[in-house]
Amino acid sequence: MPNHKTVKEYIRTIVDFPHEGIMFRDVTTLFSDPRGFRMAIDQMLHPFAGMQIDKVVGLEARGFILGGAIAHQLTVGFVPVRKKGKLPGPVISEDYTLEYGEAVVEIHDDAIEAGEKILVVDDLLATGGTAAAGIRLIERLGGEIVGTSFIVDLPDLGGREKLEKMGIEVEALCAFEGS
Ligand SMILES: O=P(O)(O)OC[C@H]1O[C@H](OP(=O)(O)OP(=O)(O)O)[C@H](O)[C@@H]1O
Ligand SMILES: Nc1ncnc2[nH]cnc12
Repeated sequence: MPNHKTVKEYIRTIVDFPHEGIMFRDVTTLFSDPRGFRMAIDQMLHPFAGMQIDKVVGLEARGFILGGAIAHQLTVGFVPVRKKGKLPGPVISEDYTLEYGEAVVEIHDDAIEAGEKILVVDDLLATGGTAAAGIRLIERLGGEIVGTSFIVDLPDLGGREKLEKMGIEVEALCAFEGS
């Protein structure tokens, strides 16, 4: 019997991780299935078919898994946006707000050339703070954002509105209401 599971059906929910009250949307169950992983990569790329993309930027950590596969599929370079202190070369940094407190992300200052067309990928869009900080880094280097591509959108947390207000295209394969 053929398997007709959707991308959303491959995603596992872990209740109360990492804190009580959080419904953690775990994409490792999607990544570990060959059909699910291939379907996710193909669907993430679909809205951008035919568009010029010079580099893919992945947001730490699960965005690296997706971004590597997408860059390979497009035969373009991959650039990581990492949490503070992880990249070895000269970096530029951006602060962003988490649900509780602050964090910092960084990019190598020579990773993107002015005018390059950039696709930003991550597994999940919540408040949009991480993606917005990544976008600011790319734009400071002169990169032009083609769009953003996520597997999961948590619409109650407002990330899509935040990015769209910045003029950024947001694509997501599925949504979980009630965050
Ligand atoms: O839209 P936001 O509110 O910024 O949240 C989304 C981010 O949160 C998760 O990563 P997390 O910060 O847990 O880091 P990790 O992937 O390194 O575990 C997720 O993978 C996104 O990167
Ligand atoms: N509910 C959630 N599941 C997985 N990653 C997240 N990042 C922020 N909120 C999340």
